Amino acid sequence: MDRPRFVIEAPEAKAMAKQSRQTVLQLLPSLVEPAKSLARPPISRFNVGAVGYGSSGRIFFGVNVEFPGLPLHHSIHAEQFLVTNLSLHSEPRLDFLAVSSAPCGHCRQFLQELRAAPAINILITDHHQNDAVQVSGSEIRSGFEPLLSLLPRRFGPDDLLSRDVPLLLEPHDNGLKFPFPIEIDTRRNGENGVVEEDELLKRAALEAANRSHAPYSKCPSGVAILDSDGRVYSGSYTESAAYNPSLGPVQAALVAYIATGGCGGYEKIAAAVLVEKEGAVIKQEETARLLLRTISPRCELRAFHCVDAGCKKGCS
Ligand SMILES: O=c1ccn([C@H]2C[C@H](O)[C@@H](CO)O2)c(=O)[nH]1
Ligand SMILES: [Zn+2]
Repeated sequence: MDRPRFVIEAPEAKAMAKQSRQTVLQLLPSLVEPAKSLARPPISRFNVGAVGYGSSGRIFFGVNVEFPGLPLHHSIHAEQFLVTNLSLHSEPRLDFLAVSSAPCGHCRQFLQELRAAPAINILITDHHQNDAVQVSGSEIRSGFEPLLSLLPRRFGPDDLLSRDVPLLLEPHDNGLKFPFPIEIDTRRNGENGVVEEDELLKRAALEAANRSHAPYSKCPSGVAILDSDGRVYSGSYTESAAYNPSLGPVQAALVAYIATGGCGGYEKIAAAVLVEKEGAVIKQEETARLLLRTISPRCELRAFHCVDAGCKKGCS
């Protein structure tokens, strides 16, 4: 079986559109159903699919993910998954978004972390459950509407940050460093000096922490996970100006695991590393432990606390 794909490269997106005699934008809604089929909602059984068109011409998928045995707020919404997927692939901008059901308030808020968020164009494919259809059906059916019309009078980054602080999808370097050099355990390395999985995990988690969007708490963090095939996936903690829609670093690493790792179950996650800031005002460690222990009881999480070696860009 082909592994599910969460990114369509620009030339392929163009070729698909050409084949169906459409523009790429017209193609987006037809990809919502395939995206929906990749969702993991064992609690609600309500699949949500989000399909985004980035400024590079690539198409990205997002799906909702739920975790039985944990409070509902650990869930990942399809729109959050989508934005995390863009970030993972260093996509500079989200211009258009087609989504299966109306984005909830939490997602409308989460999207505010993107520069020029009010101008993101959104199309909701599931008309029947959309109140607005009764009011102005033709307008919605005809296509995309700006996020501004879904969330007027927004509360967002502008309320809390100065304009020179990087927003989500813009380059971040939080300047975290391990307080000690990473020790490479030569005994456990391969004969040709291949760096141990252990060190790869730590480095991946540190890099993810340095890309983390945490301008409100100034406590960036990142998680790297290792699966039983020896593959490493990492994700960066992402804050929202409204705090609660923030997405934790384990969730972000799980987005990478689902989006780039194929269809494996969480029990394949064997080890994880969390990097966060020493003495920080907010902490991820206990929540990360709880989430990982619930989805993969065998997984060992190690936490490393880093010093702030002078933020270069991102946590001013
Ligand atoms: O904007 C939304 C609204 C809901 N959901 C998901 C969350 C949960 O998994 C399920 C039911 O709320 O749908 C999304 O992904 N996006
Ligand atoms: Zn939502």
